[in-house]
Amino acid sequence: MCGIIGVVSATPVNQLIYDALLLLQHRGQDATGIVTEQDRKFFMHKAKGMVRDVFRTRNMRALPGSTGLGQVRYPTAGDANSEEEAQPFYVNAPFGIVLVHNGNITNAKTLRQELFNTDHRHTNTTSDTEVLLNVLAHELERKTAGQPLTTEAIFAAVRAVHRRVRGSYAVIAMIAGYGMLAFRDPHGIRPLCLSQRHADGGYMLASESVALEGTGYALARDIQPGEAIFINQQGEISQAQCADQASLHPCIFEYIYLARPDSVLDGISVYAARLNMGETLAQRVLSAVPPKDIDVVIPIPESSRPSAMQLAQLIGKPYREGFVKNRYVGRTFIMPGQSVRKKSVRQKLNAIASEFKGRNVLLVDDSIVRGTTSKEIVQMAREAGANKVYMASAAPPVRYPNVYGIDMPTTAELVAHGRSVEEIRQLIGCDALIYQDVQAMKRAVHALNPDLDGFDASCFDGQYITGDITSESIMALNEGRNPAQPEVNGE
Ligand SMILES: N[C@@H]1O[C@H](COP(=O)(O)O)[C@@H](O)[C@H]1O
Ligand SMILES: N[C@@H](CCC(=O)O)C(=O)O
Ligand SMILES: O=P(O)(O)OP(=O)(O)O
Ligand SMILES: [Mg+2]
Repeated sequence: MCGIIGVVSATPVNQLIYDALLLLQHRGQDATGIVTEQDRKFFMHKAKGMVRDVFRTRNMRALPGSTGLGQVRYPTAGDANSEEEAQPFYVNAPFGIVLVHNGNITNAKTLRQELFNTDHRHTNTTSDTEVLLNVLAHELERKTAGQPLTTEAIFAAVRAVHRRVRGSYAVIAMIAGYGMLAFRDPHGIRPLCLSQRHADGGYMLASESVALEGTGYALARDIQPGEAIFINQQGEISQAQCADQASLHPCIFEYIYLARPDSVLDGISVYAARLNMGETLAQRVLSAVPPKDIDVVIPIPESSRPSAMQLAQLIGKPYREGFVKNRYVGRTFIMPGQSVRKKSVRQKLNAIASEFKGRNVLLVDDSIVRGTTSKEIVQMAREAGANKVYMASAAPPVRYPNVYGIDMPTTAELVAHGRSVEEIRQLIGCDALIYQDVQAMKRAVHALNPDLDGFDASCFDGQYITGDITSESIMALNEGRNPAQPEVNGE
């Protein structure tokens, strides 16, 4: 999962892209980059680190031009430590193309071989994004065949990309001297939205609506699954459906955890989705623990707050802030490597002892994945003097690896894999453990936009929406990952 931005404007875009990236920082903390274009020349700065650290004044000054792209990276393929694999990626032919990508290409290994053997293209990293860019470049080359670029040729190239590439991809690219291209995979797994035309005639594309709103742009619509948009340098926009078969199945984990609650993705408010999940979770809590045995409901900040709040109201118990989050520590789940994630939970959260002392507390988190957070916070609640510690998760047990851009690639690391809820409860050390139900979760979110065809909820139900995922392909995807996987759960 990453955050991506694209802007076509009439005025310089460097500061605007920086501001938009800051609003997407929660989608990726490992690396960031911006590329701008002026007079057919690209200017790029990318490095490992957060937005505020990577772009100094001198770097910003070196990003002229009124069109540009930006990315914040949460690595899900290749080498998380490599500066080279930070985005944007660049190829010099045809025309010169730069590209940013959110998602995960599941047939990258096969495509890399095809690129070398048949297309005679060289890739120099283990990044799946570099593979995707080279497939696009190759198809653009074929569709133009030495002629000037037309919108029809661009859409034909995207059509060919959809036929060759598997997995999840929300993409924004710039073609030097021509304009900006954006497209979304045929299932719309990762989000991408388009702004209304700005007063200066420009447009912004972004992973989440919060990036538009926060920079003075208004949300127009989501890019449809399989659809491509091209905005030329005059600000004229064209669009086409480029997938043979498209269906809208966004990743449900966006609503559970990944996206900001103030974003609206595919017509669904993330905040409203979290409230609804809290509502259905409340019913499960009531059937598992008698209400008289619960004194307070305490969220695990940040992402669980709306669900916990709604749950507390429905079971008629006070909602209290028992853990304070250190605002200077980033999101722990998207940090690379288990040891840093484990250490960061204690750095990030501290208990207010008076909220726990002698009470029966119901802790609510948005999800339990490796069990890193819940194990620590149950212990912290006990250390703070809690009487009984119950734990509820607004998402169902995560039992299957994710291959579409959430970094949980192996079953071995998932606390719920191969364990019953009772076994997980013992491992986490709480007095009762209540999980959301898979169908109830889907219904709760779907109710907010019945036009959706469904969700990719593969990490909960093992149904991979692209239909081509096997245990062998999952193993192949993990080859060459750095930090190396698997990391064993519950330890
Ligand atoms: N997904 C996010 O990371 C935590 C659960 O993961 P884990 O600590 O069980 O791996 C939760 O706090 C949630 O916000
Ligand atoms: N797979 C790409 C994009 C990350 C993502 O969006 O999941 C990378 O690792 O850089
Ligand atoms: O819940 P959050 O958003 O605070 O993130 P994390 O749990 O990954 O620290
Ligand atoms: Mg959390």
